[in-house]
Amino acid sequence: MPASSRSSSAVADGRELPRTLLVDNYDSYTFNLLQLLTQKAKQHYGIEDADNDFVRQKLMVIRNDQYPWHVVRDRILPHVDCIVISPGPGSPDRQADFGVCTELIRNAEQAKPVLGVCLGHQGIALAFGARIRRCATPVHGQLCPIEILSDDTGRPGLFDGIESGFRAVRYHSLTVSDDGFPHHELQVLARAAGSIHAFSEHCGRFQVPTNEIMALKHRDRPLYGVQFHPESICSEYGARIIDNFVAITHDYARRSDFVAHNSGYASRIPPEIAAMSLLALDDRTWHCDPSSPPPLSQSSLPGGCGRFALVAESVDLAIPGGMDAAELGDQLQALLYGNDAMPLWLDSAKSDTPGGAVSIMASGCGTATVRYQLSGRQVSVVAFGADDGGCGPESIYSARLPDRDALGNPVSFWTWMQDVYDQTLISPSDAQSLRFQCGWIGYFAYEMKNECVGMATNCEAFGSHAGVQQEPGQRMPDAQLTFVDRCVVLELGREPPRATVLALAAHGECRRAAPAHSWLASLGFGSRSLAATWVREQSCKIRAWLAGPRPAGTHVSAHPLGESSEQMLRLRPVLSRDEYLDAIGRAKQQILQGESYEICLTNQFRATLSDSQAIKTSTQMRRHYINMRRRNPAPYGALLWYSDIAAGIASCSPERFLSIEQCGPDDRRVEMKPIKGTTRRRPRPAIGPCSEHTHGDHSAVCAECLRQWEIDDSRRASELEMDVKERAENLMIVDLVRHDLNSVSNGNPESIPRGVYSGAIGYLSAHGAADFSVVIRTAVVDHCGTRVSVGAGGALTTLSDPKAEWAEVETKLYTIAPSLSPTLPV
Ligand SMILES: C=C(O[C@@H]1C=C(C(=O)O)C=C[C@H]1O)C(=O)O
Ligand SMILES: NC(=O)CC[C@H](N)C(=O)O
Repeated sequence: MPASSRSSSAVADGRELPRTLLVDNYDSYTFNLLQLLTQKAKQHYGIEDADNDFVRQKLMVIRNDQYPWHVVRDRILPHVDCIVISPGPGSPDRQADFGVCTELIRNAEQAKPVLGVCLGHQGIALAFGARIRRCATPVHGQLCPIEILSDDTGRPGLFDGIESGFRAVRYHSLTVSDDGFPHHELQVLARAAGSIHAFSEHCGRFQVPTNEIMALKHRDRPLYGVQFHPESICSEYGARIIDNFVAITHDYARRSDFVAHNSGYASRIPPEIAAMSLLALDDRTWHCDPSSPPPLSQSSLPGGCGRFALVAESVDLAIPGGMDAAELGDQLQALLYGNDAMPLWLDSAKSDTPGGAVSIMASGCGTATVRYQLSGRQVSVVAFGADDGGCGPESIYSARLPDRDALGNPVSFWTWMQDVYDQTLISPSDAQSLRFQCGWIGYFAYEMKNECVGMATNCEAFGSHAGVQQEPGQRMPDAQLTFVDRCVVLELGREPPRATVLALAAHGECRRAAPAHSWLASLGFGSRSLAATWVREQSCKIRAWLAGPRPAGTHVSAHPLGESSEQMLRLRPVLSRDEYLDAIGRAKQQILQGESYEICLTNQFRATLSDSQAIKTSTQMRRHYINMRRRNPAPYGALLWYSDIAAGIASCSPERFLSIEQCGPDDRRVEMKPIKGTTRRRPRPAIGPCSEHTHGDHSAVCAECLRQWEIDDSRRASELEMDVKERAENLMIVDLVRHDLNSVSNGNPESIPRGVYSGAIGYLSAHGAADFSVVIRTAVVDHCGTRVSVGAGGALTTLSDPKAEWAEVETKLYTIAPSLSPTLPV
């Protein structure tokens, strides 16, 4: 039965789910609470699949400052039955942190059941005279037993059916004080038990007992607070607590004359009110202007018929003896693009990549690259000539993005690019079973997050004084995406490995030019036969190479970045060790004040290259990349070179940012796979004789050395796995990613301007899939080939030991620039 046809008193008799207002205090976990509430709704009505319309009739989400209090009170509150107040940064006594939540709690006339989580819980306590103080030991991402105190009222309670001692995750620096607690108005329902981990620079890690207030309720009004996070992935009984809150709401509705007083009471939120919810915004139009009404969507996904059609041919590759899969990728890329002026290579140099290693080889020559500069909102499209014609650039489009489109919708680079991307989709009937099928290859710099959530670039936080800002003009664009209309995709995970040559031809029936982006009409192969010819030529080249004699070994000599004598790159930290340690101190201070759960602090290491050292060509850049890749083969390798600005990226990232897989016409799988916790590994023993174990074979690894190395390696792995700080960091990032996937991705919670480092590199395939890595372990060349920058950093919590954090930065740097930290112990 649709929710709308239920009887108006259904809430009171328990058959109907209450309509819930979730107030977001700008927290990283709010959408995990929404997920709990949505799951409850789906279970209740037996709805399996996401039904957004249904959810929007039952749940609405607003930001704490989205509407003035009188609007919330007069327009929204009459249409909801209960309120959930989210966690959040800061303190509930600050209007800027808590917004309308204070009034929502105090509002006695229109009293509705309230569940406050963490900041929300603290806000309830504060409203009735309790004091909020700093915790003696802040707790972020630790599981803690919760002791339930008796609450025997004979009516539904928040912890009904839950055993005392259940374990829940805590993320807080502030707490409700026992000193001066207003026992006449509020009742403590639960306390922390056991002990938690702490860190001090004098004592290192240690454990302290904990017994802070973990839950409370108002004695007369239906106001409940929990200090822990029921929505965390590791909390027990999260769903049960929500069930109990629903039962409390039903009970309240039954006992009060609430239903009678709400004439016209209906079981769903009316559409005009639901339109005020954040859920009414979709990801195309997600923006950060809380005062304006939700914009209209103008989705323009093409129906079935794409502008381009795909032509493809596959070649099975027998791996030549003595060559591993990664080397095969290197050689094939050298064969096809080794002398290319603008190589674009997304390279799985490690065959255990989730989903099977795939290398994508393409060029920016003979096609167009979209560039975006955040400052000035400038989009430009540059077309490059074919490689043999010198690959000369020509500007074919340039515009400042308007703030709004003709319909009044906000315009961002994302909405602009979405329109362009939609016009390059291929017909589903053309799609192959390949992860990349032509499309767009490039990167988004870290600051592109400002383009989605409207955050100001936070240059001040931790170290702009030390020169973190960059000079305009010379630096890399904030985003570059090259339209790849021809490429070779190498699937290394297959047996035998397979290379597929792909090209986009103009689609016969759908040739009309799109008015907004007529420049797209000039791209791709004009006809299927031209595309087919190119595909054939490339396949023949690969077959001939397989059949013919190949040069032994690889074709480039080793000059590891920063290590070679000819190419002595003196990378210098932007923040010195002492400055970085200070910045760690300031970051930890922010966490102690309740402003953040976890901060990913980063530093940059830079070298200015003299004219003779400058990296001016793709060949030079390729050499650096190959050396990095040899030292540190990674699932997400990348080599991108932009010849006209002599700028490029060499990346050996181990970390997936986000992938979208097309599983069926309406079935897409989204994955984020963050890494937290990094440790140094000893190098794997090399092939050859070993003096220690009288192993003299030149063609094998010493078995004893290998055995010892394996033991050492798994010891390091399990130490990392069991470490309480690393586990907390992981838990936090998992909860954060769940929140992001439940809403829209809002970037990671880090805060220094970083450029390409910490951004994302990857592809948007023409069949609707995407895969992006997190840009770490990466060298960026800009300033016309005269500057190299490498970023490195790590996640910080209150358990972080500053010196260990600096060592972690050195470890990360060492993987790509070994000369910097030659004294590091192995
Ligand atoms: C910031 C970096 O890494 C981030 C932090 C990590 C950590 O704390 O272990 C691991 C991977 C990254 O998401 C970096 O490597 O520079
Ligand atoms: N998770 C939260 O809501 C945290 C609340 C508050 N900022 C604190 O640190 O205690």
